[in-house]
Amino acid sequence: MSDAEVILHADADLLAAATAARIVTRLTEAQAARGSASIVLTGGGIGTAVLAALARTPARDAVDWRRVDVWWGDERFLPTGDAERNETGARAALLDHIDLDPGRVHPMPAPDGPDGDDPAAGALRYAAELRARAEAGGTVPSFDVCLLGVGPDAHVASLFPGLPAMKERERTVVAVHDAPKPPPTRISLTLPAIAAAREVWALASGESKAEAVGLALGGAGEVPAAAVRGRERTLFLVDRAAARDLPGTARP
Ligand SMILES: O=C(O)[C@H](O)[C@@H](O)[C@H](O)[C@H](O)COP(=O)(O)O
Repeated sequence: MSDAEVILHADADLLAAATAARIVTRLTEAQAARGSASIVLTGGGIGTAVLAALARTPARDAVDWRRVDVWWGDERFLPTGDAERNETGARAALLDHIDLDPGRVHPMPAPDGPDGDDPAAGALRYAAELRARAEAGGTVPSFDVCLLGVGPDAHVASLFPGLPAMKERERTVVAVHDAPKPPPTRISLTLPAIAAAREVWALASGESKAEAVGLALGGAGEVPAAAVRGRERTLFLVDRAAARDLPGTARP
């Protein structure tokens, strides 16, 4: 597992634009090396702002989007098309503006899907979809990049401090109930699934994330954002406001 590296940005807009450019580089390098690429999207403010920035940059067309697999790190368990679904936000910000192969876009199940209002069944279905596209013997694909927005309580995806999903070490996808961030019912990748990613990029912007980023990088807190690592690289892409509490050793 890779050590966390902090990359500081002056403000949220620059963080979003620079991360969008970093995604272009990452996906084009993956396609040059392996013929295709895979990315795990996150919801929330900075995660969606990154996608919007990516949609705006001409460099986006350097990526052959037909050869990109799009996954989600978590999803609010709401009906398809609900404005609060991470998928809905991602489609509006980016996915509807690029030429993706629909068969390679993998939204997490919704209560109006084949399993009905059963997030646990939806989690099993998504785990099976991941396994079907994993490398031989694996349970999830080796995602080229897994984006994770960091919450003010240092949650990532829908792995919240103190909730059972944070402790899951076997399953790759689980249902989440009673999430402190509405809506309460979600589906989420677990830490083992996130750890399959070649690179994990934790995104944090604003003062409200400073304590979480400090905990995640300060080595003290047993918080979800402290536990995420990529196989090859782990980046904390933050703006100055979110970096306020970084211990001296970690502050660039
Ligand atoms: O479903 C969600 O809400 C997200 O997947 C969640 O993990 C988000 O990334 C963080 O809560 C940060 O969100 P903000 O950037 O809006 O603070």
